[in-house]
Formats: sequence, structure tokens, C-alpha cells
Amino acid sequence: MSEVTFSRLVLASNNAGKLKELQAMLGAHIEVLPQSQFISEEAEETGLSFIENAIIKARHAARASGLPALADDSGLAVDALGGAPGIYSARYADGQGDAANNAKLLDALKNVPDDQRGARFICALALVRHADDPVPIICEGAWEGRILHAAKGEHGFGYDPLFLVPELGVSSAELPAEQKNQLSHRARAMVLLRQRLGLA
Ligand SMILES: O=c1nc[nH]c2c1ncn2[C@H]1C[C@H](O)[C@@H](COP(=O)(O)OP(=O)(O)OP(=O)(O)O)O1
Ligand SMILES: [Mg+2]
Repeated sequence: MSEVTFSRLVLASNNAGKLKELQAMLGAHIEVLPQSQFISEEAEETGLSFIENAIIKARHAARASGLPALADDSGLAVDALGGAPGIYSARYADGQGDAANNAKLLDALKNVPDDQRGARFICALALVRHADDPVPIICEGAWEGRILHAAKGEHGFGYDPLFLVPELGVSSAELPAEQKNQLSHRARAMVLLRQRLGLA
């Protein structure tokens, strides 16, 4: 059942990897515009949960564009680190980027044996119809895996080279985009969002 009808929305992200994946998942249904067309300033991610940060980012893009906006706040929760880096995944190595984040994660886990290297990617999607929408649509997805001992694969972005997909025996950076987009935390959240929007 559809509770919302519109044909365009702004993707409230500046992450090229995410934008590509979200575009591939939604583009067939809705015209999606990157927020860079409207604003360059990033929203401050002051929330303490993925959901709070997704809502903050969606409102920021909706305010700048005057259009409905969809944000994705996501990250990696590692069991041996008590769920870190979690919402701080992008900032784990103090803003030095993906390679530094991955190096820091490998170092933090260097003495952790395989059976204790469980982790999951989490994605929270928030869609607001306008900046002050009191009823954001929220959908979440998770993807279970394990942290490898060294990077593998060239696809994807972020922590993909370190994330083992146990059923397939490969890292998520070794999956072609089409396959990651069927399996990932983002894909799972997006299935729920499409249902909520009546696009399924
Ligand atoms: O599928 C994924 N494959 C690998 N890594 C991933 C994935 N999904 C999230 N991640 C990592 C990247 C980044 O370290 C953090 C997201 O941080 P997050 O603040 O949500 O995104 P961001 O700052 O890169 O872009 P923006 O806020 O503009 O959407 O989690
Ligand atoms: Mg961010």
C-alpha cells in the first residue's frame, strides 16, 4: 500500500559509492537527484543512532532543495569492538578516509581470532516529504559477515574490502555491484522502503 506519492526525490548523501548504489536501486522507479545539485555543505551528524543521523541528513537536503529527501546513515558494527565503529564508521580514523579507516580496523583486530571477528553492516534509510515532516519513513537493514585479516577486492567502497560474506567466501568488494545490491544492508532496507512506497 502506498502512503506517499511523488516522482522525484533528493538523495541526501555526498558519498559517491552510496549514491551509485541508491541510484541503481531506486532509479527505475523515481527520478533521483544528488543533493550536490542544491547544497555543498554537509549536515552535522550529531545523532547517537543511525536513525537519528539519517533523519538529520534527510531534513537538511529537503530544506536546501524544497523536495522530498532520502538519506542513508550506515556503518559497520564489529562484535569484538562492542559494536564500534558503528555510527562513527566514516570518522573512525578522524576523517582521513576509507584507507585509513580500514587500516585502523585491521590494527584494532590484529589479535582477534577468526571465530570472534563477527560484524554487520547496518543501514538506516530516512525519507522525509519536506524538511519539517513529522512522520519520516524509516527502514533499516543489516548484513552479517566477518572481518578479514587483509583487504580483498576492488569493487564497492568503504569497508567492503575487509567484509567477508560468509556464505560466498568472498569480500563484499569482490562482488559485482549487481550482486552486492541484492544482498547488502542497503538493499535490505531498500526492499522495505519500496514496499512502504508502493513501488515493490
Ligand atoms: O555498503 C557499504 N560498504 C562499505 N562500507 C560501508 C557501506 N555502507 C556504509 N559503509 C561505511 C562507509 C562509511 O565509513 C560509513 C558510512 O558513513 P555515513 O556517515 O553514513 O556516510 P558518508 O559520511 O560516507 O556519506 P553521507 O553521510 O554524505 O551519506 O560506513
Ligand atoms: Mg556521513
